[in-house]
Amino acid sequence: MGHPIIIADNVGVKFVRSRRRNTKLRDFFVQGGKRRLKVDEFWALRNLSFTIHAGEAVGVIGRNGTGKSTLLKIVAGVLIPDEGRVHTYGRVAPLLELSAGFSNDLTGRENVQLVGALHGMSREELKEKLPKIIEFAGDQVAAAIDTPVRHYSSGMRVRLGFAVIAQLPHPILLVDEVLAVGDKEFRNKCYKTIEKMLSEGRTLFLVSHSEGDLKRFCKRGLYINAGHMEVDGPIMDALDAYNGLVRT
Ligand SMILES: Nc1ncnc2c1ncn2[C@@H]1O[C@H](COP(=O)(O)OP(=O)(O)OP(=O)(O)O)[C@@H](O)[C@H]1O
Repeated sequence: MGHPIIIADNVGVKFVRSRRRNTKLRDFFVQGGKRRLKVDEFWALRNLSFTIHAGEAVGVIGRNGTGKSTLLKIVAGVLIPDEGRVHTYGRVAPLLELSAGFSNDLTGRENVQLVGALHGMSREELKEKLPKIIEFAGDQVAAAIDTPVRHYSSGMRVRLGFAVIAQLPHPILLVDEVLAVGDKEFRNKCYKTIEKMLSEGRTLFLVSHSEGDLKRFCKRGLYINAGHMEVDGPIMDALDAYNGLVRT
């Protein structure tokens, strides 16, 4: 087994959910039409501890809103936990929320340059890799490469995001529900790329609702339920726990 590459130590993340009260018409008039906000905090994740070793492919499973994306954001360093810590030993290539962190107002080309530079690519490297990135993303993206990404479909965003991330040499790859968005031909390209990355000894952290994708890549699974880790073990055990929950 490789060396520890991601260590989560008792991680907790608290969010504040601002919700408008169930306003009854009577209250509305009593309050003079003022909307009352009730602020409540909740733990999106709590008491999460695990160690991932270099070269492992780990699937994260759970129902909607259970904390999977939040966990990946913490590993990516875009969210700081309220409790505990996450240590990563190596750079992280994140593909979260259907993009590589694109800005809507920038064009596809500008985003590639920005994201590439943020992840340590030099100008020369970017110049050399840009045609490969555009080719990987496909014809539709190539035709819109100088259009702001706000006009891209979610599939186009994912294609370009994956194309950039695929060019990074980083040892840790975070993929959040991305494979589900692309079409079959693009998914196959992504599968090949992920397989190649794993064969190079890189580490994959994959959030997916697709059992097929999880079983294809991951030997290990983390099953998260309501912010708590219920299973950290073989992928089939994590999937069984998830399916058991869904069936009841
Ligand atoms: N910035 C935020 N502010 C407040 N609440 C948030 C924020 N981000 C996420 N949440 C809440 O935290 C919980 C966990 O969200 P998260 O996106 O991690 O779930 P998920 O398991 O990835 O869900 P899905 O399968 O739908 O993608 C949800 O209740 C969500 O509404």
